[in-house]
Amino acid sequence: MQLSDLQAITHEDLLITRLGQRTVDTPLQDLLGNRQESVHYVTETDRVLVDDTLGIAKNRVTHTADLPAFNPGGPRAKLFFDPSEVTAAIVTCGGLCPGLNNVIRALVLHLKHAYGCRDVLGFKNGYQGLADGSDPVRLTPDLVRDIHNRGGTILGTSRGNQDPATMIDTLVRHKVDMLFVVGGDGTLRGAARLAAEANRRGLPIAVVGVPKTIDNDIPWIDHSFGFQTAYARAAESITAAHVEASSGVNGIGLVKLMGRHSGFIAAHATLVAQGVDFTLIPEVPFTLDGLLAGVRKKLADQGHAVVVVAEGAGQNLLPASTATDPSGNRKLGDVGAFLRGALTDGLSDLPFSLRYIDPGYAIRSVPANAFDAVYCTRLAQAATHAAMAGFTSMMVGSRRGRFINMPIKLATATSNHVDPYGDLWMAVLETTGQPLTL
Ligand SMILES: Nc1ncnc2c1ncn2[C@@H]1O[C@H](COP(=O)(O)OP(=O)(O)O)[C@@H](O)[C@H]1O
Ligand SMILES: O=P(O)(O)OC[C@H]1O[C@](O)(COP(=O)(O)O)[C@@H](O)[C@@H]1O
Ligand SMILES: [Mg+2]
Repeated sequence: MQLSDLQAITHEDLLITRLGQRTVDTPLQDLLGNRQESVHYVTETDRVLVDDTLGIAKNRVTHTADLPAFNPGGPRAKLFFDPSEVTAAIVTCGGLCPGLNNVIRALVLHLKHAYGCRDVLGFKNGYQGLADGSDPVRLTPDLVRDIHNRGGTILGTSRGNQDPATMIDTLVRHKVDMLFVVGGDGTLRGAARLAAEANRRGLPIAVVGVPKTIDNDIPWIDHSFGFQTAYARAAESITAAHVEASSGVNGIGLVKLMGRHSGFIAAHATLVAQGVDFTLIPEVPFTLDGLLAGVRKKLADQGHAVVVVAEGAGQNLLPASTATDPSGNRKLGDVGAFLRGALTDGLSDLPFSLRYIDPGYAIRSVPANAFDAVYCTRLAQAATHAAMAGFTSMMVGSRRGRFINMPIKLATATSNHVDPYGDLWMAVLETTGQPLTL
């Protein structure tokens, strides 16, 4: 997120689409009755400020009459839907991510137990299950009881475009009132098209997103769910590489981590594991000569070197490709294999041993850790509250620790990247000791 993104935001960007008037009393009245405004809770009429520094906020006041702010997440006293008549549905899309089953479980339990919804359906295999005529599964509290301890998604997932009109036909056929889409940037773009198609037909179907991705590339929110679990697992591979490298003669540990266009996993895993000498991310270009000289110096100074590379880093050094995956995401060149070859060739005058570790899918197929488990539950509850209120084409998330409702349009307008001039990258540079540019 750049300052220019913040400055470009308008009040219009922050407005949540509503299906209609809210006239139904919430069944959560007992829970809500005694709540008082505090630093932990704002009522639905309050707003969560976009900015968090006085300088930026003041600057904005000179330009606008009001401070731009997000619609706060949380339960509403009056609902658009009558929960006892609601059929809800869930779909999980895109790459796997720790916590998918936690979100499914929390959605089902919250919808059924807190709100007393009639039915919760699960469409199988991502958007494909909304388009291929297959029957959804009926999700009951019994069915989802133990799923939060497992990685993956019990609903299955997929990549690949589907026709929004066909998917809306499916929702209509199954009398779905609200659809929870659990996915990343691509999924959210698909969700916006679904909401637009429902709106075009005058159908009161709420489409609410829950931000999933290990890459943490969804903007405006503190982080997506699953990200922390993924980088914790990635750090274990770095530690292994460090042990191997520091136990060999001129040992080099090379670790490739996921992260297509955003280097958050590599940056955070570096800070967790420590002992990394060079962290390479998509946002910060490097040269092969710079890296080779750096590794050579580390071997001379300390007898080993550890390099962590995000999969999207150094793509300019690899043959260009226009190939895409079924969702339209560009297929990347294998920077890990490239660096393994380049280090082996470039240091051939030295005795050294190179150990290459690519944990690959292992970092995203694990169950959610404690932190993500809490976040998944709270996101699912926030999503349920939002859908019941009749909000649509929106995503839930936490921003500076507060839950917010955000238009999908805003969530997909930009991407979250490691800021090469920001605190996180500075912390990485301070930890690795690598030069500003390689
Ligand atoms: N621009 C888009 N419009 C509509 N659907 C999209 C768009 N981009 C991706 N999708 C669909 O969303 C689903 C997940 O997208 P993908 O990019 O694979 O994962 P993620 O949601 O994790 O980014 C796929 O079924 C894909 O076809
Ligand atoms: O091989 P797959 O399953 O297509 O996914 C690989 C990609 O999925 C990710 O793990 C996450 O991407 P999404 O959040 O877009 O699904 C990337 O880090 C990685 O490049
Ligand atoms: Mg994506």
